[in-house]
Amino acid sequence: MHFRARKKRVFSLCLGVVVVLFWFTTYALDDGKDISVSNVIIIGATGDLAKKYLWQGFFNLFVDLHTSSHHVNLIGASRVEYSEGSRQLTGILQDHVHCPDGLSDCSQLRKEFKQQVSYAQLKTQEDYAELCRKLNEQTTAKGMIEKGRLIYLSVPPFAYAEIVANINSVCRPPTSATWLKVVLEKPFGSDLRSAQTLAAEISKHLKEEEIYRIDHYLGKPGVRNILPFRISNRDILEPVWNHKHIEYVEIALKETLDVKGRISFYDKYGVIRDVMQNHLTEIMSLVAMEIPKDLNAVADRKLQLLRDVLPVRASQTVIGQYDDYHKDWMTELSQNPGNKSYTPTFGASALFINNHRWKGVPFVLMSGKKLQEKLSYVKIVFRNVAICPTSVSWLEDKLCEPRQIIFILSQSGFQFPEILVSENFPRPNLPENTFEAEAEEGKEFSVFGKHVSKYFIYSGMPGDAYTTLIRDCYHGNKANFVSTDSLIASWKIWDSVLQELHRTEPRIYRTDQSQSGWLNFQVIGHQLQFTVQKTEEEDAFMESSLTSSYFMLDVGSFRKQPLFRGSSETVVEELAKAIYSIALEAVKERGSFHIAFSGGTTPSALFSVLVQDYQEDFPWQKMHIWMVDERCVPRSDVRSNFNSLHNSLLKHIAIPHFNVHPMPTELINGLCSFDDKGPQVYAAEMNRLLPEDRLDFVLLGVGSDGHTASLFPDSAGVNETYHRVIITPDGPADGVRYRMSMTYYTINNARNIGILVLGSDKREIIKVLDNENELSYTKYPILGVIPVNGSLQWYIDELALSD
Ligand SMILES: O=C1O[C@H](COP(=O)(O)O)[C@@H](O)[C@H](O)[C@H]1O
Repeated sequence: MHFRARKKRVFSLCLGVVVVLFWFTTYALDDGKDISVSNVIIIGATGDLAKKYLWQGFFNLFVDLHTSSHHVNLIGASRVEYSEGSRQLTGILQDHVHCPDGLSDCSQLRKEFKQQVSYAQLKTQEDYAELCRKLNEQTTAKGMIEKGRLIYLSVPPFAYAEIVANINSVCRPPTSATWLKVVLEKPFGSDLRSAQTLAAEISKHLKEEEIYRIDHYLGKPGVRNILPFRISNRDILEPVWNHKHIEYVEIALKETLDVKGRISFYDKYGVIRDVMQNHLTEIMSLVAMEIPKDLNAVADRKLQLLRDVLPVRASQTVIGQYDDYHKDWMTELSQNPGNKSYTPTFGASALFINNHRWKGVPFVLMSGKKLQEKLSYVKIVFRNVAICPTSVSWLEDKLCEPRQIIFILSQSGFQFPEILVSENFPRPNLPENTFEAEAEEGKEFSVFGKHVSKYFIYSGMPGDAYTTLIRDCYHGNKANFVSTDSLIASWKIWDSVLQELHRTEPRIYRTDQSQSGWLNFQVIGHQLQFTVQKTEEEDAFMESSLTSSYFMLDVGSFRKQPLFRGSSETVVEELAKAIYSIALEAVKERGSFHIAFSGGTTPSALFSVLVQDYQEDFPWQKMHIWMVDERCVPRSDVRSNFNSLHNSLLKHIAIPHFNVHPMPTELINGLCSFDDKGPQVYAAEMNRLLPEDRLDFVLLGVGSDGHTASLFPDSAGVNETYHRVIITPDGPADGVRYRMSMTYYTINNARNIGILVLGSDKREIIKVLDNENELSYTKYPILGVIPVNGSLQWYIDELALSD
């Protein structure tokens, strides 16, 4: 009995254990497995942007996503230590997070949201490791599945490299089933070179699909109308969306605010870098891109469009600076009297797209601070369909009225509808109209010279750009972010004009009535000019600049060789002229013209002149293009010289495919594999094709360390006397191990050599080369360039020459 009782007790105990285990494994664990979590880390969580937009955006995302089976866990992080950081964060959540539109009471949700937010100090790699270890542990302990990890970097770009390196090494989710998305804020570089360097640095640590570069304009409701409008009105628009019907397109971002208080940042950028290269260029791509059948290909079409835009030049641009800027600049940057800033706060450029659809149509991009109104818009102005000689009043004949489509992108309040289409178009497909101003009795108002009743309109929906983009990022809608390729393509459009305009005097403007019309400009052919003449004061300045030879071409000598000096625009034009006449002569004498181009950004200014001013006349069909040097990277890599050459020159000209000679850096065994004998292959190709074994022209540059081609100071390449082409270890740290380069043997044998040096970055090296006679070519490889039986000319702009 006793035994039986014990047996029964043991049995019930076992049963109990089994039941508990069964319950635990069946319900508790399974329950856990059904719960997923998204982890969000905001770095720079107490800064201005986070305060104004990000926390609200993430609260809205939280409201969308947070359920009992999906948790959204948020960590606000910064370099500030824990107690101070979490105090600041609590304050921000308290004061800056409100109910999303459409929800009147969200107190419970706000409470839950605050409970899900914690603070972490992130300074060192250990801090990152610690935080991400905790995230992993929490997920495992709660039996949850981590769906994704979104890390938002609201910090200055100089901090990106270190942060993305930390994310990559210690903060990646533990399995590849969890996605990782890293959001970055602009500026993404300040010119082509810095953008490429930054992009290369980021790409070392993150895959392209993990990088989300934000352009907040792509989240604005007005901007997001453009593509859907084009798509849903394809039938009406497609026949007229081209150069035959569209006269010009205006894309503007006008602001009333000035930059007081942030001049230390703004002065390094100015309006072209701050707004035109990014927001306005992105918007232009939405207006002008081809619409793919498969909407997943939108990003590709956008990129294609950007690559078709011709580089902008100074002659296509006007710039201005608001009058008080100088005063604020002096104070905020503690400048000495007599100094001045050339940074433009207003800019307008006419851009041209080199494709069949848009041939010759100016896309006028403009932006300015401290203007009379805050308004951003796209205005597409159509050519008149007909001239109507028989109409008694032309105003009554709709065919004769001007037609335009306007997208309002951003405005103060709800002044205007978001889409306006002239009523003499067929009725477009627009969401139901709810524009209130129209309904208001007696409300008379015009938009761009026409009463609002003369348009088909769509009023638009309110929406906050950051909320929209945060949602897009979470859901992986990558087309609304800036890819590495399109970033670089966009900088390629703007790089030459930035160089050319460096230290160009902007027109000073006031924004009161007395100056109305002062910033008006006109497009004449491919150029842009202010319509109002300059004041006497400005004329005097121009005159003194001219006598100081800043804009004029001057001929002199540099290291005993001919020198052409002047503004960057002038020297580049002179170089283009020289190349053109040498090309004509070579074709006449030998039937072909062989030129070798160096890489880097400097030649892009030359390419834009060749494309725009010599397009019709240059003997492209007889031209052969060679490369002075190349990085051992795939051709699709932004660091590839061929990639730049292709985008800035080759694709814009009618050169036969077989006349282009990229360096053979990718053959059978990989990048610059010694077994492939790439240098010998290139040398043999030159040997076969070059008349008398000589290039007609070699274009070189000079690095700030004195290197030329890929012949670096004290490297073996400078002493190479036998081979025509070599593989050499890379000089500067741009993440590339090897390069391929022509040697002095090939370069010095050319008939003509031009050395192009632009920009103040080169001032130091030009000073050294100018003042020292006894320099060795091993230390300054540019000095090993001594033509054997040809000529050498220097083309140096005033920025590189002035002290
Ligand atoms: O990115 C920038 O955009 C703003 C204008 O944006 P908005 O949303 O206020 O229209 C501009 O003020 C700022 O300088 C620029 O960096």
